[in-house]
Amino acid sequence: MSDELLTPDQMAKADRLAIEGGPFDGYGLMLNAGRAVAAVVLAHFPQARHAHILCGPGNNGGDGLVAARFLREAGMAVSAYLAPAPREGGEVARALADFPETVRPLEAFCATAEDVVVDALFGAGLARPLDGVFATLVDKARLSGAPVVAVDLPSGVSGQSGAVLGAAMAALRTVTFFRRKPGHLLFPGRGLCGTVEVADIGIPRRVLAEIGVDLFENTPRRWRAALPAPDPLGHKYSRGHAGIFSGGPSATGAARLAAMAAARSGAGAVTLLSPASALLVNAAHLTAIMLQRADDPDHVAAFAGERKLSALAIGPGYGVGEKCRAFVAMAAGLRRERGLGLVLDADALTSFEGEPEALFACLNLGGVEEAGSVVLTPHEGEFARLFPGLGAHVGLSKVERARRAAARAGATVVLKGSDSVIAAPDGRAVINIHASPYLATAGSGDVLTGLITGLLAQGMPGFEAAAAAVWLHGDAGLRLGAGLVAEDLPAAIPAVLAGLSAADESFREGPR
Ligand SMILES: NC(=O)C1=CN([C@@H]2O[C@H](COP(=O)(O)OP(=O)(O)OC[C@H]3O[C@@H](n4cnc5c(N)ncnc54)[C@H](O)[C@@H]3O)[C@@H](O)[C@H]2O)[C@@H](O)CC1
Ligand SMILES: [K+]
Repeated sequence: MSDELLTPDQMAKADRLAIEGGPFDGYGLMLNAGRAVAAVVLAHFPQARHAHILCGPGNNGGDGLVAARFLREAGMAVSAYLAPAPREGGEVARALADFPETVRPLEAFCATAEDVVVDALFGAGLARPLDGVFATLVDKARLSGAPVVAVDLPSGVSGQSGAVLGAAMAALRTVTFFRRKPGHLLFPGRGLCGTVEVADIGIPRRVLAEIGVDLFENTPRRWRAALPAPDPLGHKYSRGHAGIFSGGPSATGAARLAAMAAARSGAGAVTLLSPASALLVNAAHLTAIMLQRADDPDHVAAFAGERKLSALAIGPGYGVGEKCRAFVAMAAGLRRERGLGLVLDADALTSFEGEPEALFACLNLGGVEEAGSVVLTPHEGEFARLFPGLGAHVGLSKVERARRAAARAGATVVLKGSDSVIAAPDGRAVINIHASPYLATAGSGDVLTGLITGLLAQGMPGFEAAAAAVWLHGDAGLRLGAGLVAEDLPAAIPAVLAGLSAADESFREGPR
């Protein structure tokens, strides 16, 4: 499946460009779309007693009317229901004229669990919350127990953001056209789409260049070429040296999880930077990971120079407060002066609650051309603390919120969740769906921080490192499944990386 994602506005432009360039006019595209919907219904619900096609006032409804005609021709018992009369001379009116049976008012819809419902009420043109008869149809469809096939999007789901406007259909399958939309990947929309199929309706690929696609699903295609591979003549320090700050004696586990993940990502050396009070507890648990006392920012800066540290992470289990801010400022200085990569997570983000500008200022101070990449990895709570005005309830899509945050901070932002968004300050963004709900477990985020740090230490640029780490973390979660605990994730990374290499191999060999 292609990984480009188009907003409803970009999709409207794709339709327009396709129609201008031919060979299909608007009605031709609608015929192709309706035919694709009918094919999905016939393939997956051939035993349905009756197909009920709910058609809205726009082109989504037109697709539904075309699907109704093809299903009828294929021998299915069909009822089509239509919103008040479509615009005269338009494509929907043409689809209506070509439907050989009488259509019924939407209010007449009534289905049973043995039937199938085609939801063609609204797609890309959804402009306001569903209410009145449309909200009633959502309830009726759910109560009927019949499977729902959504045309383009489940009605009520915003293609732009995945948000539910008022109420929304819950589909078992969704047939969309040309390319998926952000609303198919972002929750809650993703949870209402069921299985998403993308139908080719004759829109040529070339329109993508003209649209200027800037949002993608997070797939290896986006970062595979930048993933580090060891130099056969290299040594451990030439493979990157990652430093992870540990919290105090009762909060050391998070940093050790991150350190092990950094090592598994391929960094040649990893050092845990520990307060004196936690040296013994850390020493008792470490083998391949090195340990260094770190109570004074100046000493850490000197150590970073002597041992050629190439990336630092601070936050997991570190503790919120003045000391954390001081070490962040020191790390930001090393980033500017020596080009170290920097990952700020958890307590390092919360420490700047109420004064985020202080953080952004120290990240953006002069000399940034030479500076290493910075990646911030907030979950929604940390994000809202660091970016007031961009929290989940502001009415912007998760992609837009992450993009604005990245631009504000001058750093790559990983806005974590079941639909993590990774955004770069220059506007590039990906949505990750390659993950498992079992990853929602204590310590999982610390492992992600470590993976990003390890990849940055090996010289991978910030956006690519963050996107790759989120995918690798997700792949580990998918492989481990039920029962996984955070400790299992670093150990699963060799198999994840081997899987990627195997996929490369089959790609080089081509189809057999
Ligand atoms: N040529 C094209 O543009 C193509 C479009 N296609 C289909 O067309 C759809 C987009 O068509 P449209 O732009 O006409 O949009 P829609 O069919 O999604 O809906 C737009 C209409 O619904 C009304 N509306 C929006 N929200 C409402 C609400 N909550 N309550 C009541 N009325 C509401 C609008 O005023 C407008 O009349 C796509 O989703 C796709 O299914 C396909 O036929 C392929 C070709
Ligand atoms: K729909």
